[in-house]
Amino acid sequence: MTKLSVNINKVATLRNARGGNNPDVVKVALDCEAFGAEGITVHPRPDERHIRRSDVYELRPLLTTEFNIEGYPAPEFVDLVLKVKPHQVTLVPDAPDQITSNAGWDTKANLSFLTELMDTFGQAGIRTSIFVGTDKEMIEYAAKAGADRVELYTEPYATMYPQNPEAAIAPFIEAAKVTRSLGMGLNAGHDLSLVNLKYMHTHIPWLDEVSIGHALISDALYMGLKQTIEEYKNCLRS
Ligand SMILES: CC(=O)[C@@H](O)[C@H](O)COP(=O)(O)O
Ligand SMILES: NCC(=O)COP(=O)(O)O
Repeated sequence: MTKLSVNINKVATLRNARGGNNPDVVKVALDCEAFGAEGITVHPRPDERHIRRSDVYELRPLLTTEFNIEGYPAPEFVDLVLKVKPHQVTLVPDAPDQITSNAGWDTKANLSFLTELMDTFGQAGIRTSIFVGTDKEMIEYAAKAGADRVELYTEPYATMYPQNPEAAIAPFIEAAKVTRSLGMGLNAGHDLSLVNLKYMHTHIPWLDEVSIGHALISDALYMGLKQTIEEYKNCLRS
């Protein structure tokens, strides 16, 4: 079964626009769970432009599904994750001022850095995932670093899908096979949507988890959160 983890960054973006607590990020997260989400993802950034460190602390004891924290492993991020102890940490190679994630790790060049982090989080009992592109060598070095899972960066798939779905999915199927052969779990995320999710799941049904934020929260403006989550989950049924 592929779990749907809802990324609630965009809910925090909306809240922060007015400085109050509307929409209430914690309530939305709990409602996502009540509507069937199997996990909640947050990606705190150093400027706290959406999810704040305080949100992460507040969410932890209240969530009943899987909590996934994504981000660049700067010392403050590592400290936050070790204090909060989510079920999963996903390391993303983002610069502090980056608008959004736009690439996976160079796991070969960062092998010792990542290996140390895998050890640190592993010893704390936190499952580890490394955000990577589809390059075979990058996935192999994620395994060498000791990652439990990789998260495939799916923006290139989402961009190419409308023109040529077969070409778009091909490198992801190969990457998913490599990941499986190395004994790692498999996550995917970035720009997944109701347009492209079902096709990906049909071709890679052994995906463990997808984390989806931007498109899902946008769809919820039209359909409401409950129906939107149901529709995303329908894409993940065999
Ligand atoms: C790693 C990844 O693809 C997502 O976490 C994405 O970067 C969301 O971050 P933003 O919501 O800040 O765009
Ligand atoms: N890991 C990807 C994620 O959490 C959400 O990315 P997006 O759906 O907001 O592009």
